[in-house]
Amino acid sequence: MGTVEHDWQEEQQRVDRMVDEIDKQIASLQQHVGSMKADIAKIRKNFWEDVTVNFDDAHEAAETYASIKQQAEVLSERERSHRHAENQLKTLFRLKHSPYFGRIDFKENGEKESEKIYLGIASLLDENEEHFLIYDWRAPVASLYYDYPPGPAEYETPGGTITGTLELKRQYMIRDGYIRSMFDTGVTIGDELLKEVLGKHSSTQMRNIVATIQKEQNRIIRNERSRLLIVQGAAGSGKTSAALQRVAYLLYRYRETLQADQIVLISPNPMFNSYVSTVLPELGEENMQQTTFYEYLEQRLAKTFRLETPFTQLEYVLTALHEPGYAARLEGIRFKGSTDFLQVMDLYIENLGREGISFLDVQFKGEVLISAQRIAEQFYSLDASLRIPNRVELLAKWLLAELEEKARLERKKPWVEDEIQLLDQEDFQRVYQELRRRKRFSGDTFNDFALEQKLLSEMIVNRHFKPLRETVKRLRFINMPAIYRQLFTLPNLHFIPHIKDLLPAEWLNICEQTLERLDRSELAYEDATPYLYLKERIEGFRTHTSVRHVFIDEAQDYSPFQFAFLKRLFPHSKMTILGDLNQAIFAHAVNSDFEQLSSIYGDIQTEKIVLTRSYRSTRQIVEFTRGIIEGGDRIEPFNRGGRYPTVTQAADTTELAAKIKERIRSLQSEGHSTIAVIAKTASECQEAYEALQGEMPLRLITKETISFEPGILIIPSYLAKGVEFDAVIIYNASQTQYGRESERKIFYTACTRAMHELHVYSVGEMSRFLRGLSPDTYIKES
Ligand SMILES: Nc1ncnc2c1ncn2[C@@H]1O[C@H](COP(=O)(O)OP(=O)(O)OP(=O)(O)O)[C@@H](O)[C@H]1O
Repeated sequence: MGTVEHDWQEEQQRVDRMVDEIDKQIASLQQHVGSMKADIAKIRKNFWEDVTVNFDDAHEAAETYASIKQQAEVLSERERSHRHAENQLKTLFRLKHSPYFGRIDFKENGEKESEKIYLGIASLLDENEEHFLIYDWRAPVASLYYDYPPGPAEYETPGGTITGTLELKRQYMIRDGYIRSMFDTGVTIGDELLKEVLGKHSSTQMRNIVATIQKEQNRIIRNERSRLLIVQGAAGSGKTSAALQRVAYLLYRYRETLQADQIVLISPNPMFNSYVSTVLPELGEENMQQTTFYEYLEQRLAKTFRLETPFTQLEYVLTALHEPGYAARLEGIRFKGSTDFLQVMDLYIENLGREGISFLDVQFKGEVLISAQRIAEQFYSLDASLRIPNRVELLAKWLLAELEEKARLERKKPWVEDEIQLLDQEDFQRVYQELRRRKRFSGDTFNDFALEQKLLSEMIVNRHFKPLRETVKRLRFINMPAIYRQLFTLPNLHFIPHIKDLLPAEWLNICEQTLERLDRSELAYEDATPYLYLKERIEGFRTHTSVRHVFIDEAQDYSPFQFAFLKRLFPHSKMTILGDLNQAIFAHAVNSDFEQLSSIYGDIQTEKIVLTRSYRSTRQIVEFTRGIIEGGDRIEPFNRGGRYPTVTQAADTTELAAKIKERIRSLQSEGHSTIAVIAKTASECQEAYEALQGEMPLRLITKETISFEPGILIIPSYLAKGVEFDAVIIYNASQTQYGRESERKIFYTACTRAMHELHVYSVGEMSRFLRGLSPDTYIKES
């Protein structure tokens, strides 16, 4: 046993002292927060009494403005301090519950005595603010805890490397101020604390892992050198966890300069967003921005098209095998995600600089004011050495001037006269005021009337022209769908050298399918990124320059084209890309390895970390699931024991439902709170939902679901990505459902969602992926 009972009492006494100290600090901070609150209320109440308001002349007005501004600044400064203090309070309450999770005794070379360093989710200073009673897990010295067993050790500080000896490494589990368990590592075999943490039931929210971060994960969390950090990690190896702790680390390390909203996490689906959303607040940090790539595309394109979701695309890929045109669509999905297509588009865009940009007529009252042809002539008369977006900007200016001219001519038309008659009193009043303001009354009734008419017609035409000006400012005179469409109507794209080498065999069919969809104002998911890329290259890229770090989780689901796009979108950002090639479920996915991603920033700025240890599932489950994929023997299970997975064959769907229901009942009686029945597609989920309904409450998860609760969930394989459940039941792992090579990874992804139990069922013949497994990795049940 590596526990240290004799030290236990002493350690508990220290915890007690900490709790007392924290209590003291809480009391004093609460008092401070209270008085700050009162202060703020007072400032708000007396706001207008404390500013001098006088608008008599320009000077006084400026004084008034300055005085209001000053008062507002005082108020917002107090509010900021108040928020800060409230956050500190929350952290103190968390510390009180569990002041620390680790201790290291470190003797720095050259020092006589070793220092005891206690690590928690935040720092705690003593009353005089001189000594650290607890160090934040992100402090430089804390690295020792994660990186070394007892013995020689070193850590980096901004001032250089500190070397010494780690004399003790102790782990604690403290809850409600009491030490529940305590281990010295280096003495114990295996990581007891980690076993304890991983043995718990799943919750519908991800947990922070700061107490048990592993060395390899620490390399990801504290990585500061690389522009691009690529993490290839087995299912359950802690990629997402490491990513979130990394966000917390960066926010701490760069707290003077980095805000949470300068970090973006791009996640696989909206449900995943809510799954991870509590980790950072638990660590006392604000959440980063979270989005899905689809959400971004939708926000940019949904006004122009009905946009296909990635999940609808995937459903098609998985179910439409026998539909006509399937092979071409699949080839299209792959090609449109490739760098070859990016190259085709770049050459196409280059050519657009010389010819081929389509414009729309600027129309007014059913008549063409400025024809598309004139606009095109004007565009192509501009200096061809200018980039397209710069020329577009000049073109828009020209169009606005043209519109001004057209508006002048329009004022004299009879319809304007007619509309003047219909104006209401308010409009006349406004014109009258305007005349007064301009002091233009001449006293000559005839002239005054003429002037008034002029202003009124100006007003009317202006109103009617406003939407036209808006159209121009928003560059809606560019016929973007037609420009994209054209790419699929140029049979040989003659201006592209070696085009034959780039285009796939199915190109003509791909063209036909693409055009057919575009003509219905629909955009397939595989077309969305290329379309947006084209739009950006013509109108000017809308980049997010303030973002400093982008995290892309489940990165294997993005195409090389999408990566190139993301790089442009966040030009000043470092990227952390986390994925598992064995879980690549999309037809366009990066297929061979992440190596080609290095080309995004070049080898020198890229670092790759491989995680092979899997923490989520029991040893038995990992030994089973790793047999499903090629090279799975490289995945090491964390040594946490459990039951063997089971494989059960049913004669028909009625028997299948009966067996699964029975299994669910027994899992529930064993206390598993989140049980997922995973089916391949949404339609199979619907079938499972209907078959299993009756005795137990079921939750059907669809792509619209934004969060999930504990219970029995029926979920399609692709929506289960990234999340985990106590027990997983694979609804129907038959040869028909999972028989094709392309279904191997989706099957693996589904099985690896299980933490404690995995039960696989099939109607009729089992999938060949199961037949290939070693029989001693599961129990066959009847
Ligand atoms: N160092 C650790 N300490 C405690 N728990 C850990 C650690 N690393 C990972 N885990 C746990 O393992 C599980 C899997 O982690 P996570 O979801 O981050 O893995 P992943 O690599 O993103 O998985 P996947 O690719 O399958 O989605 C989670 O429950 C997480 O809390």
